[in-house]
Amino acid sequence: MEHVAASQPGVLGAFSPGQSPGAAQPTTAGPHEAITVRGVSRFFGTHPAVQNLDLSVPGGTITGLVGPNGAGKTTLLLMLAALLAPDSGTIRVAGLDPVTQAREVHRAVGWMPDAFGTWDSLTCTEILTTFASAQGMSSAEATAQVPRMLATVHLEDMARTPARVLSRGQKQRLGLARALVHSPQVLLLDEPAAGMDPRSRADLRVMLRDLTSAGTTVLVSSHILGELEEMVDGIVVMARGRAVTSGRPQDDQGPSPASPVPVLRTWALRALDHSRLTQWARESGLPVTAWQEDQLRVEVPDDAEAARILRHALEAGVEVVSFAPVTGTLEETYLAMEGERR
Ligand SMILES: Nc1ncnc2c1ncn2[C@@H]1O[C@H](COP(=O)(O)OP(=O)(O)OP(=O)(O)O)[C@@H](O)[C@H]1O
Repeated sequence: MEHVAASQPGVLGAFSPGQSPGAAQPTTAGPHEAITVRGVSRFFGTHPAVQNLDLSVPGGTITGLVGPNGAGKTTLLLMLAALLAPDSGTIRVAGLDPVTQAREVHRAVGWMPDAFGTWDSLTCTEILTTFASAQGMSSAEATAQVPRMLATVHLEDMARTPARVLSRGQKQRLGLARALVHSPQVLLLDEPAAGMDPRSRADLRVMLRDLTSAGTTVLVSSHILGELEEMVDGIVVMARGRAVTSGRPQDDQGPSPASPVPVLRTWALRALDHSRLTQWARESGLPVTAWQEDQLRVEVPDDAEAARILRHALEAGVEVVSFAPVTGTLEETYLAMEGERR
């Protein structure tokens, strides 16, 4: 559980997290909760795909939705996107009710399914233009916006190419452009990176971070935990239709809205002179979580804080050899949380 932990106040002034402008604050509800789910259930026949689920996602953050196959992630995303009605409970997305305000929700939400069905004979431009006008954009707006979106997902060279010619990864990128074409407030992505090449995945990470800096809220389901780790502010683990929080499922007793568990990245720092590093870490009050051989490990909420720590170390005369995020800890945490529930 080293990697995912409650955010702690900075130790000594130099290491106070959360000071960078625009940095997402996943531990507390942001300026608004962009997604709230209360007591939601959805059955398929007698099978409960989602059971009495509570969830709150703060605005302007990226939340990862993880869980084993059949946990109910897609069912939840479909309900949030106003594409599937819950059997019970209430949902608000961008302040809207998907049950009674489906049309408004469709405009406020960008939805990217895991497999994006396209009209094979239409070109990429035609497909995006059709979605743009379905979202109420004028033809002039769509004409300006569609090439921008194709450029964003690096499909500008395929603007006139029929969808049937696209590879799987290119189709995924077109699906992302479709989800973004109307500048939604909330973005729901179901396995967005599946089929994408490494460059496109890296672009996706940067794009999502830019969008959240501008206020968009992102809920993204993925089984690729290493990738989520680099992308999300917090995670929600689902198992058997319920949210699993802090290793425990919600019980049926009452409202305990599951907030995303914040993801604090662990960074490893190594220096030329180990004893100087130890002394500096002690004197500065750096919140060291572990020493591993000659490296110290520290939890860092965001890149701005990492930059502050590095600057502080260099100014203190520590000859830093390497300072980089440790990967793989989200997977360890997930397996620990989810393993008990299978
Ligand atoms: N249309 C449907 N009809 C019947 N059962 C369904 C339907 N859609 C989903 N289910 C069932 O509901 C449960 C949850 O499915 P869901 O697709 O939401 O899971 P998931 O967490 O997205 O899984 P995965 O990680 O494999 O995509 C599963 O047991 C699934 O079989």
